Amino acid sequence: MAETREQRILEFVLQNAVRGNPQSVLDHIDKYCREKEWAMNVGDEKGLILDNVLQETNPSMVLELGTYCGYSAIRIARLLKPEALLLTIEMNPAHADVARQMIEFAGVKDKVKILQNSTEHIIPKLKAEHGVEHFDFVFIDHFGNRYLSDTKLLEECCVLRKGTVLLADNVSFPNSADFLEYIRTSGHYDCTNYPAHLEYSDKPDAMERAVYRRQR
Ligand SMILES: O=C(NCCCCCn1ccnc1)c1cc(-c2ccc(F)cc2)cc(O)c1O
Ligand SMILES: [Mg+2]
Repeated sequence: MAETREQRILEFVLQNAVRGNPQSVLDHIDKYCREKEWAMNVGDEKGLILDNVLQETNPSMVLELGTYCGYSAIRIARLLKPEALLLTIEMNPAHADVARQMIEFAGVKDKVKILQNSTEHIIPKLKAEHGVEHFDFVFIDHFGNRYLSDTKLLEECCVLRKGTVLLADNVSFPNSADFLEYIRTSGHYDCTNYPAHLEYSDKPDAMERAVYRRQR
């Protein structure tokens, strides 16, 4: 029996899902986390909202804050066009290690680059060290109390452009209230709220789309 929940999820996928098939990996993570052990993947209901907003955007460069086991990275990567790339930031080394194996098993490792450090450490280095010009799409799914500071950091580091789409998970929870207030009142974003439920649960949750207006 693997010692951490994340390792048990990975083990279930490696033993039951179809290698190289991203949908099979997503379905097995959802099955395990619904039937055996809850985990904080974006899940199937909110995952469909992510799919739809992502496909409307048709991005070339995507950033994710909070990789966890790689569920949303696989969800995003499976929909990216041939030359498109996803950079995903995870500060927890054990989670990053599980995600790396999950992403590789799903067959999408050529489209995903995992950066293992804190967001505030990496975001200022994206242009100089990772050749980023701008992101077309940013999925925000890390600590709610960092959503606002990291959004402002992305603005200051000039990696957003007019039309960049931010999509934030878990905005129904109190710890992202300052972020919601800012994107809805700053005048720099056009916002849309998507009511949903917490992954694998009937508790209310929501996602918020924020399209960056200011010329960069
Ligand atoms: O904490 C979450 N995510 C951040 C994980 C750590 C990010 C680490 N990191 C990566 C980069 N920089 C920092 C999260 C929590 C919950 C939740 C909801 C209800 C509940 F009762 C328990 C938990 C649901 C989610 O959907 C979540 O995403
Ligand atoms: Mg989340």
